[in-house]
Amino acid sequence: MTLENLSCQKSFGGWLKRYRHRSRTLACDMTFAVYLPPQAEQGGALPVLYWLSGLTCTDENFMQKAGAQRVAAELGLVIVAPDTSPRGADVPGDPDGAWDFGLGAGFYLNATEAPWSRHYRMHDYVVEELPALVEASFPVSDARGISGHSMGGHGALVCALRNPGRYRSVSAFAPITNPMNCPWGEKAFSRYLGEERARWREWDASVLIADAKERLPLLVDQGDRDDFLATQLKPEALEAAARAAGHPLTLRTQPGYDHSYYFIASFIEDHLRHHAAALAG
Ligand SMILES: N[C@@H](CCC(=O)N[C@@H](CSC=O)C(=O)NCC(=O)O)C(=O)O
Repeated sequence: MTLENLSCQKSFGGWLKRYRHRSRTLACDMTFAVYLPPQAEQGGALPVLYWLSGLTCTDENFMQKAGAQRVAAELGLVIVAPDTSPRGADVPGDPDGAWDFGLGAGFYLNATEAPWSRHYRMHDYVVEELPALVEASFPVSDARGISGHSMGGHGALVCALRNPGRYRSVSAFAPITNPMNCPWGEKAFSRYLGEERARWREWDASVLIADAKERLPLLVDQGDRDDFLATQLKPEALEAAARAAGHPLTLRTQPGYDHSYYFIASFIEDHLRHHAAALAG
């Protein structure tokens, strides 16, 4: 596996780097960002937090806007941010050029329907191929946490719920909680997975939680001034599903906050400390 370094910036004593590589899973070139705290130069293997961004994002949004590097440097936490979909000239996007499907909107699932199924396999990329690459290339351990925002917050929940033992910690900011029952999810799932709604259930966090094989505690922050709250995100669906399943959920409603990275930047420190504590064990 060859990694091509695209950029390198010193940040809080560590290094923010971007890489391109050929993805077998996605059948295209992919770019990801990694923050290596200062402890990465001292030997030893560090825990890793995988961050999944939301609709329209690339690997760059989180690293540029969340302000995570200072605390990650203090905690000795590596952060890896992949892109949000496959990319490239032969990767199909939304036929209408919309921003909520296709490029930048891979929904962290494995598509089953043509033409999407050839490239749109972000679940396997994020859960398997990327960690294998990261663990072979950087001084990291197999202590993995996962977090994300909106589409990526849901992706983090689903990656953890579908893969018991793979992650030691999980959290989300303003996640889509029940994509089977919101416009973003219905549009994406009907195309990526086909019209048969029964097949959508294996990619919906509020459904998966009922039969989860592992009860990893969920930390979720949600702003109450989020424009997408009532129509797309519906935290009450996750809350009800967690309660019914007896799954530990800390759902914090943050007054006055919207859906933006200003919200994420306000609470990222709490999430990083939550992950670092779990990953240290
Ligand atoms: N059309 C708008 C809205 C897109 C948007 O709000 N994207 C969010 C994620 S939404 C759910 O997955 C986002 O993170 N945007 C990037 C950012 O840096 O804020 C648009 O194109 O901005």
